[in-house]
Amino acid sequence: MIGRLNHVGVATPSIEASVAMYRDLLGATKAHTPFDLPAQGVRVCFVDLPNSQVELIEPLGDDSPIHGFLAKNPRGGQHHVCFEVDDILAARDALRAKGATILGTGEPRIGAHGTPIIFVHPKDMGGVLVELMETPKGEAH
Ligand SMILES: C[C@@H](C(=O)O)C(=O)SCCNC(=O)CCNC(=O)[C@H](O)C(C)(C)COP(=O)(O)OP(=O)(O)OC[C@H]1O[C@@H](n2cnc3c(N)ncnc32)[C@H](O)[C@@H]1OP(=O)(O)O
Ligand SMILES: [Co+2]
Repeated sequence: MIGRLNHVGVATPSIEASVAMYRDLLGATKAHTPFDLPAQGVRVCFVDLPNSQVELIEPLGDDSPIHGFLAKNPRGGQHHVCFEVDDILAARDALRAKGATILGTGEPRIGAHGTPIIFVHPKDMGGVLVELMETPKGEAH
């Protein structure tokens, strides 16, 4: 089921400051323009790496799912990892059949790459919050 690592999610109180840090400390040269994703309660900025992306996320709105995380980690921190899957509903159903908890309603929502995503509870994944996203069409691997 598990496919490519799509991105590593990093929560931050300031996308602008984080972009500068990845640029100045690590030489990351390609940061995309940040954009709001109200459906997920976050503002997003992708930093491109040769083989993957860092997804910087800042809280958006009062109901942002990352408010609690930033309250515990005020300077930000690694928040989730995102793996691609071919079929999001098949992946969800297989995980549920094995007893894993899918967060929220379990109905996939459209993520930052425009394809459906779900989240698996960290308690079922060794303490790591895991996002699964359907591989964009035409990019099957
Ligand atoms: C843009 C989009 C995209 O890529 O397309 C995104 O990524 S959006 C990325 C943002 N969206 C999401 O994260 C949506 C899914 N997330 C959620 O539903 C929530 O954030 C939860 C993961 C359930 C956490 O909820 P809440 O903040 O209320 O935390 P809580 O204090 O009740 O925590 C419950 C337990 O989970 C742990 N916990 C909380 N956040 C965690 C994280 N990021 N990584 C690992 N563990 C985490 C807590 O330490 C706690 O463990 P103990 O019980 O052991 O103390
Ligand atoms: Co993500």
